[in-house]
Amino acid sequence: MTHPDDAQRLQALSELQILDSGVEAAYEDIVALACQLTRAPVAFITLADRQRLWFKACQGMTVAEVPADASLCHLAIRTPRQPFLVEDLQRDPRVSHLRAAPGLERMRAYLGIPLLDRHGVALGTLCVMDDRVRRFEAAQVDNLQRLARQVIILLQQRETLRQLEELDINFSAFMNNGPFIAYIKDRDWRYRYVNEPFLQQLELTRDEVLGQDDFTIWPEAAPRFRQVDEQVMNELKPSRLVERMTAPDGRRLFWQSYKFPLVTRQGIALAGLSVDVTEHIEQQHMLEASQRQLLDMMQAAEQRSVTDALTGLFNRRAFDLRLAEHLRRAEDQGTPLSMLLIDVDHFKTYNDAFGHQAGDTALQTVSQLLLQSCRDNDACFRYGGEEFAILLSGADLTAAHLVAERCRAAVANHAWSRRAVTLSVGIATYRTGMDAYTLTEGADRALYAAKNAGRNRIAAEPGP
Ligand SMILES: Nc1nc2c(ncn2[C@@H]2O[C@H](COP(=O)(O)OP(=O)(O)OP(=O)(O)O)[C@@H](O)[C@H]2O)c(=O)[nH]1
Repeated sequence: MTHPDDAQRLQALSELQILDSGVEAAYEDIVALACQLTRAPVAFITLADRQRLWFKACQGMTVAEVPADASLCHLAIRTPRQPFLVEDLQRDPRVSHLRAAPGLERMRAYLGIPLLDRHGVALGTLCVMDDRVRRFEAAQVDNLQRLARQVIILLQQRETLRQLEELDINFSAFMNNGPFIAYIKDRDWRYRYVNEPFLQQLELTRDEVLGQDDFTIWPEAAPRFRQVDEQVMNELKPSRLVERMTAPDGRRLFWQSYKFPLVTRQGIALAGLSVDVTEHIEQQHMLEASQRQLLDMMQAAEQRSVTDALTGLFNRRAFDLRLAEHLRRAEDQGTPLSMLLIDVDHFKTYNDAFGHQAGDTALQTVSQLLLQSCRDNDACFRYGGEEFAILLSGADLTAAHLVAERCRAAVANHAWSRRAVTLSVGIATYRTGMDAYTLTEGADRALYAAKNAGRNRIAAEPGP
């Protein structure tokens, strides 16, 4: 018949892993003492398994196990808080239903002390038996109870040891199979613990690492590691950082590390966990590089979209944008603004005489001369084929005249190798209410006037 305690007892026995375990001197000593203290010829430490009584230690005779329905101990553990005492096994009605235990048929008296675990569950007994009918004195019962407490302590130690072993197995499995390296360093920065991935990463054995410091293990990265380690130990605060190092095969590695002070029996140590984030960092670097490339390309495209390919000056699109900007400023802030429209004189004949390519070169030279004749914040544009424009922010008519004259003279006085080149320049100066069209039209009219007046000269709109 099952009892409510059976499941707990069987579970506890299974966790202890004691059934069918080998002979252990400590248990043997206890049964030997039990015989002496009770003057009984036979003593056992028994454990009550489901179908059998198993004997952990025997004195006086050796029995491996007996069936549960022949087991006095299975009865004894039903009253776990008190000794189970039978003076005459053949006459006691409490045991008359039991089968004779094989090997123990001659036994006539029994004294069993239930062995309780820390939850109060009886697992078995420390018992003595005698082959004659007898009483047990109170002192003998007392002594057997004291010995039983020693058995219980041994069982508890066994349980603690099992738990520690299990913890150790779990800890090792966790530390050695995770995707991280882990280590503990002492106050002299020497490695006291490292996990398997750490060793695999370094291609070193545990003996080669333990007791060494970073200057032996990672000479290249050691100064950087040491700096962070010292900070953690001085401030006793954790640190999270990305560390860089070189693998034994020369690969550059990045580790996301978490370092923290750890209280150990030997004092405060430094513990660290690191995860390999090389792939992630490399992807990030690649992403940043392509973002920079993209930005450069966009800036270059933006630059191209406002630059004239032949002369390198701003193009007509840029002229329209900049003019709108300057006009806004002139209108909002009253800043003076002048525009020069410049046309190369008789350029058709230059092309006709020397060819289109020579004409291109001449246009490039004109561009450089115009640029040299302006200040940095004056903007020079190729307005059309052989036409140029200059926007002079802050320049009134007089100032614009000076610039126009510098441009004209620079080109006229240049040492042209094939033929002299001259410019005609039209100036228009902003007056309140003018828009881009009227200002440009004014400059164009002035340019036309300069052409009509004989070229290589300057005219302004409105005229004098
Ligand atoms: N080589 C070269 N020639 C160009 C370029 N753009 C325009 N031209 C030439 O510039 C000449 C302009 O001629 P026209 O508009 O008749 O005027 P012009 O001969 O300069 O005479 P005026 O302007 O009246 O002094 C044409 O022959 C165009 O082919 C260019 O990019 N390269």
